[in-house]
Amino acid sequence: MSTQSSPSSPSNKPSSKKLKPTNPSSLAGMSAPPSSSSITPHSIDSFVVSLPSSLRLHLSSHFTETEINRIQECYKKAPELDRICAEAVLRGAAIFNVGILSSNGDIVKGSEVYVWGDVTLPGGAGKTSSGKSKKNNRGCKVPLFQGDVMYLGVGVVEVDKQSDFFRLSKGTGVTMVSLATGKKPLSLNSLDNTKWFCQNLPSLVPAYSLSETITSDSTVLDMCAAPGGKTSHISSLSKNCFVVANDRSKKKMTSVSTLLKSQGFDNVNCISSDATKLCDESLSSENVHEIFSKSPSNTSGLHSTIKRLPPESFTHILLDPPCSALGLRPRLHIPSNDDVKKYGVYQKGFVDQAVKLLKPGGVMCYSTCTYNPDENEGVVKHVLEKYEDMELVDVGVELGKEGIEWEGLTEEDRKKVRRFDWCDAEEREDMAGSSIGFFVAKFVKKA
Ligand SMILES: C[S@@+](CC[C@H](N)C(=O)[O-])C[C@H]1O[C@@H](n2cnc3c(N)ncnc32)[C@H](O)[C@@H]1O
Repeated sequence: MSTQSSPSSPSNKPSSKKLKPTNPSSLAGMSAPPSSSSITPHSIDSFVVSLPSSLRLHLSSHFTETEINRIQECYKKAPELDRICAEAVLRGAAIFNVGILSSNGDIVKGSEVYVWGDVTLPGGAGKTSSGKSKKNNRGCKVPLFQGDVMYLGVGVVEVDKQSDFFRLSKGTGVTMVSLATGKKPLSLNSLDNTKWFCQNLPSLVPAYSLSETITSDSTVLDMCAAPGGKTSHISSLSKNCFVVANDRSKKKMTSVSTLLKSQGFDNVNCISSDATKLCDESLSSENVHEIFSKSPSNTSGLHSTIKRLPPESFTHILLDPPCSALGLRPRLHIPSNDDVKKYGVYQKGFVDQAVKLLKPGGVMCYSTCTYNPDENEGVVKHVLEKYEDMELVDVGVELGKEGIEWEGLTEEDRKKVRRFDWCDAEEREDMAGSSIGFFVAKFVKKA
């Protein structure tokens, strides 16, 4: 037998040592019951084929007969998405046909479907029961609900028939109407991206901070630019300066060039090169404007003959290199520790090039979308130890928090960087902290 006493009774108050809330809102959350419960059938196949009468009876006290049939019908029609598509859907994206790996049932335009995400592999494509990559077998009949799948929510079919999911390489296959997370999907698909660019709040900090000292005479390099979010932000804040945007992927850079032109930023010069080899110290420090005017852009909008650039060419550099992206949310796959460890080393190669390409007196902003300190504070420490002429300066934006203690980074230096860490309960209380995990540091090369 159990007794229940009033929670407000002082004698029953839990001792503060035993239950110490990290913040008031988490205690409020702990004292409320969950807003939903789940039941899991032991075999989903039998659930789809025939709803057991006991369950039907139970559901009938909550739903009408029509609603129960609809639930069952929805399970019968179930597209399964690759992981990257599934993550985008949880952020409110529509489902493009190319993201659909498989589907069962009688799919017709306008029908409601239950959408599932395959969360097996980093690249997104799970494996079929025969062990083959599903991505390569897109559209083939694979048993649903096998391996690691996750229920995403209810959608409405936009194509005429099921085979169109796999036949069409473009277009929307399913539009989500409700998400399993309970959040209303915020779809930004119809936003005109010639006028808007959808970015998380912390991602705005690097370009904002860098642009503080950009003038029309500045030469700005965005070393890893695709898909172009930060390049377009720099350009919108400082339209008249000379900008070079680079990404190793030619395909991605062609899209960036098209996007920037559509946004009216004609001052951006696009190249596609490996940023870890971008600086060629044998080239004389020629005026960077001249280098670009001598080799005009091709039909894809790229200055394709320019692969390397002379040292000390830029007054401002934005370095947003590839990272472990642990801060991106939602993430349905967490990379292994070994994979994560490699990034801190890889990023130092980008930083070394940035330092060479920066003019004395120039400014460099370094950012990542991860909270892994090896890729953040560790890289800052690397720059300060290796380059006497590089000085860490305040990012100058009142968002996020100071850096963490790592590899002996001093308290003074930790205060200069900005860290956004949504794993930190306190951080989650403010809008920037509850966004994605992110990190920004700013350096000046002494003149
Ligand atoms: C974090 S993303 C950049 C995001 C971009 N700054 C933005 O705000 O839209 C990293 C980019 O680095 C590119 N990348 C990866 N390795 C590279 C390399 N060796 N040289 C240049 N770019 C590289 C990837 O193609 C990817 O587009």
